Amino acid sequence: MSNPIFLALDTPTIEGARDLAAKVKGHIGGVKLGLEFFCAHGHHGVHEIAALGLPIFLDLKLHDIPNTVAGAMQAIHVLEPAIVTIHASGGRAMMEDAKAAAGENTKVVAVSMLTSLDEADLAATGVSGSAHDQVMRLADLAQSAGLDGIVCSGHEVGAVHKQWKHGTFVVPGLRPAGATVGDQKRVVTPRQARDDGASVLVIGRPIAKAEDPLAAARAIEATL
Ligand SMILES: O=c1ccn([C@@H]2O[C@H](COP(=O)(O)O)[C@@H](O)[C@H]2O)c(=O)[nH]1
Repeated sequence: MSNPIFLALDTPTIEGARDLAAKVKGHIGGVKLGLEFFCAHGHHGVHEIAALGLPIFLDLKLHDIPNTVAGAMQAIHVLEPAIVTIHASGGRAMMEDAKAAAGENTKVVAVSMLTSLDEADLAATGVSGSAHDQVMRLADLAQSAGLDGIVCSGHEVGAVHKQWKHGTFVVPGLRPAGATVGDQKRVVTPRQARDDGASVLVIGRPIAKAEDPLAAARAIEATL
């Protein structure tokens, strides 16, 4: 079994991202570059981190009209990311066009309901019903649009996995027992997410902000 941990490199500096990834390299399966890093360093930054030889997950959460998202996918094609995110709430046509524009070795996965949201947040955006129902609805849409998988919390991954047998199930919002939760609201432990069917475990601050990131990565890996 390959290591499912993708370390979120949420930092504005290339050196910071490279140093952290290099430090824990033997204990993660890949790295995730998100908006903070990509907005600061774009393609150049991705090339710098890719030189470490780890799979790259570009968490850009694209969400726009289909033509614009397809254009963005074409623009990042050359970076050959292993995984790219788009928002499922962008709709079926947007997801279909994004998938068609992606490289054949890139998995396109749809963000369902951000792990920083709870049901009160959902209601405030005009969506009634439970987080579970919202995630299942968007997972259905993403699957029928031909995407490779979904991003959801560990609270829903078991149910999504039952419905979508061979997808890629990306789970952020992970916290080892007793760790600071911060802005995340739908949280489980890495082990729980893994047991419920997650294929990619996204972990940022529990490793990045630890006093000893290498020890933190090792300890999380040991729980899996
Ligand atoms: O629903 C989502 C989608 C993406 N993320 C991203 O995952 C990491 C989590 O970082 P932590 O420090 O472990 O909380 C971060 O890069 C988010 O942009 C998410 O948290 N939830």
